[in-house]
Amino acid sequence: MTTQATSPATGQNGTVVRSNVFLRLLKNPLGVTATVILLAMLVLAVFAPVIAPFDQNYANLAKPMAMPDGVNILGTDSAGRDIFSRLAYGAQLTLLSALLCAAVAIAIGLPTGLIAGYYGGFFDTASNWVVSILMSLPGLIVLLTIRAAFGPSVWTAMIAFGILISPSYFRLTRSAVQSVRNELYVDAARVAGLSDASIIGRHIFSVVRAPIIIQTAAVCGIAIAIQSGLEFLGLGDPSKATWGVMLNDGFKNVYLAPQVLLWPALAMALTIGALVLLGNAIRDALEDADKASGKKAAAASAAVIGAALGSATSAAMGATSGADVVPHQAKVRPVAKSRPVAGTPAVAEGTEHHLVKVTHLGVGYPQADGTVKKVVDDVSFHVDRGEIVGIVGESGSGKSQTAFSILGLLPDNARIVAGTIQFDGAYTVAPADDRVDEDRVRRLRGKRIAYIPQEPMSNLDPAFTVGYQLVTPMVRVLKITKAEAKARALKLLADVGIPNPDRTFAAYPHEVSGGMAQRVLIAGAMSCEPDLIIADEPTTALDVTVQAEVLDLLRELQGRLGMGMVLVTHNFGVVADLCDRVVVMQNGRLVEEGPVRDILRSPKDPYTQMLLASMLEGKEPRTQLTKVAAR
Ligand SMILES: Nc1ncnc2c1ncn2[C@@H]1O[C@H](COP(=O)(O)OP(=O)(O)OP(=O)(O)O)[C@@H](O)[C@H]1O
Repeated sequence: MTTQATSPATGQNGTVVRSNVFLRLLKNPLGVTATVILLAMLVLAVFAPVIAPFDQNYANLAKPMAMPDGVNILGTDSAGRDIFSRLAYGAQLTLLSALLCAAVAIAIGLPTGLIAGYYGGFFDTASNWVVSILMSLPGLIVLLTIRAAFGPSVWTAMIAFGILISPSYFRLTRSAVQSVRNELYVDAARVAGLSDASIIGRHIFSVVRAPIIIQTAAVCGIAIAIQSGLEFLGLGDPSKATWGVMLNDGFKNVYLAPQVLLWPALAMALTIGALVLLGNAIRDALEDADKASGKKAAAASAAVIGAALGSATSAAMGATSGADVVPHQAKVRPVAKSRPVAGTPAVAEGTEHHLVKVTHLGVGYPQADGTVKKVVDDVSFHVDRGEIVGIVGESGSGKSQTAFSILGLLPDNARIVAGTIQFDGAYTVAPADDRVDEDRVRRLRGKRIAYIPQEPMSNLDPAFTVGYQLVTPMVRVLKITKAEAKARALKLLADVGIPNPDRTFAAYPHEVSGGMAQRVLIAGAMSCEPDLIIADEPTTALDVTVQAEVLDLLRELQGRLGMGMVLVTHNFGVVADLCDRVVVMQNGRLVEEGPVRDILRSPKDPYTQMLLASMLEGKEPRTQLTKVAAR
């Protein structure tokens, strides 16, 4: 969010999108007031030794509780110490200890919240237990106990308070992460081969950054209040000038010299108030930035649509035609043979040459009553290099579950109940495995197996530019420099028919149209020169004319690069147009498999006949396929 909001970017329509959160903050009078007060306190704290005319503990016993004059501009306290000097030194201690408290709370709450939210499972359960225990502790009593055990150190008290308040960061982070961890762009990053640490650092952390900043403003205010409260009760270190200690001294003499109480109270009230106001102002600035970027997105889309309707269309589409496509460089990476992982059995002899071989695959989900619901049952097919295999079937027939089994992206609760999957001569699901082995598939995903998803927009992270999302996987996977990756990304964008690659490279996802976003994802899938591409209904989210262009593009790229492709679709027209062989699925089972030409000419299974009949022109449209008995 913040990245998006603070980084200027060139939009698809050529305009510069500028949504600077800091500038918005400065336009808000409350934000300006809060910033000025906090800066003043900071200057007072940092330059205390220079600004303060006296040492914090220098006492002029002849001048107790004096009113302000030329020497002591805010007067003196009960021991004749200069109030202004003590306020300045107090600002140092008070602000530093509040920052220490926030730092401790963040250091504990943020990483644990990120891990618990992202991975869930045992760590989530265990950390929730610890958090519940911490939250049930009576904070003040714990602090009093710590004070009794370790003495009146403000640092110890603030470290302890930081630990006690860390659950607020944990919960904030955990819930923010949970809300995005299943977003398609996070899956897309996983498929692109990024490690969990990179995904958390780049895609997830950006979501929690803004709430953490706002929370920290509030926590610093609370820490100052708690710390001063303890010192006001006389539990602080009287040898250190903090605002709480000063408050305590002033309160004892409130009837004799109320001004002694006034100054530390004013400093505290102003600082805490400014922190709360700053938090609110940041939140408002971020919300305004969101609204602004939304408007700009709409404007950009309108401009793109306008351009698409105009003469720009022919230029854009011309780029995809054979003559205009920049020839893709020949595959530089030699085809790496997958090595069987130690402890994994060798694949059946004579099957090693298949790029992918799925054998009697069964996928199921355990149910509450102890049974397992099979969603893929006894499915076998193979894909060779250079061929496109379509998986076709009505909604819910198990196409995506089959594709996700190859990608290793099944949900945690899914089980492989039967069969095997092998990729390039090595098992990714070996006999007797009940899950896809994440380690085995992780080494392939993004490098040798790429994925083109259904919904282009949801698969691009809104917080990063298109260019960044193309360059990062290439730098990691191909071990090339950023400059090389950028040059490659620009070429890929041109290859997939994007008319102005430089502009699209610098644009955020909301600044490109759906068709462009799908081309970007295709460019991303091609970028690491995979051996296999799995395209899951790659044209479903696009309008009809763009669908045809994207299919043309896929066919052209696949032919040129000689990859294997699995195309998941419910549309036999797409299969007829693009595929060499087809696998027909119904209710999780494979009903028919073979060369597209044969199946189109003489479909043997009644379900295939029904599917084909439903797409033939001149017939009454049919919306249901229920006439064929479920198997
Ligand atoms: N997490 C899950 N838990 C239980 N059942 C699931 C889960 N995910 C999918 N299924 C079931 O698996 C079956 C096959 O789903 P799948 O997504 O593979 O269908 P599909 O053929 O790809 O359909 P569509 O074209 O609509 O995407 C469906 O009945 C679905 O309800």
